[in-house]
Amino acid sequence: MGHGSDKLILSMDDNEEITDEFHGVKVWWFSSKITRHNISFYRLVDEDKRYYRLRFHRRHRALINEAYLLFVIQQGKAIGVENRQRKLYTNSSSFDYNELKKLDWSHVPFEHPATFETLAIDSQMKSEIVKDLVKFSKSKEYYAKIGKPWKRGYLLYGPPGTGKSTMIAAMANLLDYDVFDLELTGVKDNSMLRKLLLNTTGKSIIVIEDIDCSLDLSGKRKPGGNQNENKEEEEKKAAMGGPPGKDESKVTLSGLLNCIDGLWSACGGEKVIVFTTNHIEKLDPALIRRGRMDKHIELGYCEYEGFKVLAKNILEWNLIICLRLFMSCWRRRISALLMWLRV
Ligand SMILES: Nc1ncnc2c1ncn2[C@@H]1O[C@H](COP(=O)(O)OP(=O)(O)OP(=O)(O)O)[C@@H](O)[C@H]1O
Repeated sequence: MGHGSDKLILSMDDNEEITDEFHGVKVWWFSSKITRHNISFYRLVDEDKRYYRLRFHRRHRALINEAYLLFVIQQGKAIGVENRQRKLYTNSSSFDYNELKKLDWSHVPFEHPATFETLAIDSQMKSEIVKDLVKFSKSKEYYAKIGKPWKRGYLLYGPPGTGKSTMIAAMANLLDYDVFDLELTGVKDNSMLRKLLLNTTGKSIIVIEDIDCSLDLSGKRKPGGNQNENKEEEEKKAAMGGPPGKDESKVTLSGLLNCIDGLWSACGGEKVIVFTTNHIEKLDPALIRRGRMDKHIELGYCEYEGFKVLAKNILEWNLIICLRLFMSCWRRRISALLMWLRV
């Protein structure tokens, strides 16, 4: 079984041969290994390199080279994606003792149980979001056709505790994506931000929570003011407050915009970018304009539709307990009545 998965994984043993058929053509896969003797830390270490040999008739060479091998690679990738355990990444750095290097992202298994069924929001809004996400995940050709990177931005806003983080978990569970929770205050500068985003994988949701609190992204630009004025203001601020502290993040609004939307954003496959905020009015319009944040979703306090979902989620379980209590009460009453009758 795969780690954290309930699916069975079959593999080939050394020196085993299996037969496959593709468009009526038979091929044979043979697994083997080469053992190399390496010297590491003054010790002789045996290292096995496993490989597969593929055998087929030479008249099928074109079919195998052009179609079959591509098919095998695509199937392998699809099975890998299906069997993988999804992860929740965070940019607090960690150290990989196997590879002896510092990692930009550390991760834990993603196990949040939220789904769109359990999310207490307006049902029409819910089905719209689900439709939009599913459509996005199947639109590789569409994005290629219109010449846009395969990514979609969501802005979730509303008062605290109204389900923004829960919706992100539901999105990840719906699409079967990993989640990269980006803590902007821990990012040193724009090039570090670029590096982090380049190290994210496809099929992922990149989340910046409470973006209004992460950095003073709004203060870098004044509504109606020009860039020179803003620069002067920044310089004045720096002069008054002295140079930025050692640990202070130097990520700028333009750095963030470039990473989300610039040339770098096209690397690494399909991505959903989600910002959450309690104060949409504090955000720079450039950051949340349509096209960058394609969908703006307001999550407010629970209304009738949402309450119905919550009641269903919680009371379905409680109903069984109520029924049991009810039954046990009646059982006791009936036995008391019988005792009384006997007396
Ligand atoms: N619409 C909702 N449907 C289901 N559960 C909800 C909903 N809104 C809030 N909750 C529950 O309330 C708790 C807080 O929700 P959550 O953390 O998602 O809110 P938030 O909007 O991200 O809050 P904050 O802005 O403070 O980060 C969670 O335990 C979640 O289960």
